[in-house]
Amino acid sequence: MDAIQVMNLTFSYDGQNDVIKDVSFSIPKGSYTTIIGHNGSGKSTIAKLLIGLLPAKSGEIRILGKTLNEESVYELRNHVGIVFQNPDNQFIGSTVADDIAFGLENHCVPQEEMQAIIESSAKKVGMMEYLDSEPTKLSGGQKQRVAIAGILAIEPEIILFDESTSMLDPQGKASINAQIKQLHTQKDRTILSITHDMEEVAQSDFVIVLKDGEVAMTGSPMEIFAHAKEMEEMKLDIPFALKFSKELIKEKITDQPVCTLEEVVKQLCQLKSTT
Ligand SMILES: Nc1ncnc2c1ncn2[C@@H]1O[C@H](COP(=O)(O)OP(=O)(O)OP(=O)(O)O)[C@@H](O)[C@H]1O
Repeated sequence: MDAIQVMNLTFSYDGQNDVIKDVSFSIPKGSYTTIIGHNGSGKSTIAKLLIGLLPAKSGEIRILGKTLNEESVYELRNHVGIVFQNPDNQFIGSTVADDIAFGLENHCVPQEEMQAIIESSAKKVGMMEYLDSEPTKLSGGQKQRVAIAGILAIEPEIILFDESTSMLDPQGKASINAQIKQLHTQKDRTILSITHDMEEVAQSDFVIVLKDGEVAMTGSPMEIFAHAKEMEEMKLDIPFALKFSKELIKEKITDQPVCTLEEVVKQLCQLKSTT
């Protein structure tokens, strides 16, 4: 079954100019999909449509097979967790621990299990020593970490990340991406991540490229990155590992392009063992 189905979705903020234009895509359950696109291509608008924060002008969204509408929206939100780029409006608790606890209470997690879950999710995002801090007094990156901890604690079936690691330093980003990947592989959660981070895109199963409110391309990361000209026209980069891999091919060291560092290392290790 598909976790998310978007069919001929159109949306306009002012009732006249469509910023999402007849968009259709399906996201299989348990997959890790990334959405990329230039600034203003409609990525965040799609995220808001998917959780019913904005009403579609036409078209249909199905979450876990159920049509998203005014009646189903609250029930469906129990299955979908979202972390926004700017989590300021998402905090409810007066401390980091309270905030994570609030999500757990909403999901009816027994009181006696809460403390352990709060601590383990805060630890995963490197925020253990901030459990008693006020979320509003944290830095942008720390706020993003707390918002992600809230999601890691609940582990909803579908998780939407809207540029939710954009304020993290490179190491923080890599470590959170590893946590997200783990949630996907070990817990079989469906991940949909809006991102500018091409290293993250390389790690995903499937990529949707938006251009001016339309789906410009879909495919595996390698299929998308193969469209170098279109990517450049949309001002989208390719991952460092793929650039490196292309240099290795130019130097006739390897012959297959790959887009993650792990794959480059694997190729080089295989070469070493055969020489
Ligand atoms: N609240 C709003 N009111 C009116 N227009 C809006 C609003 N929010 C976004 N837009 C417009 O809708 C279009 C899509 O914006 P959106 O924020 O979805 O793009 P995005 O791909 O997420 O961009 P970015 O990468 O810069 O975050 C843009 O043309 C933007 O100007």
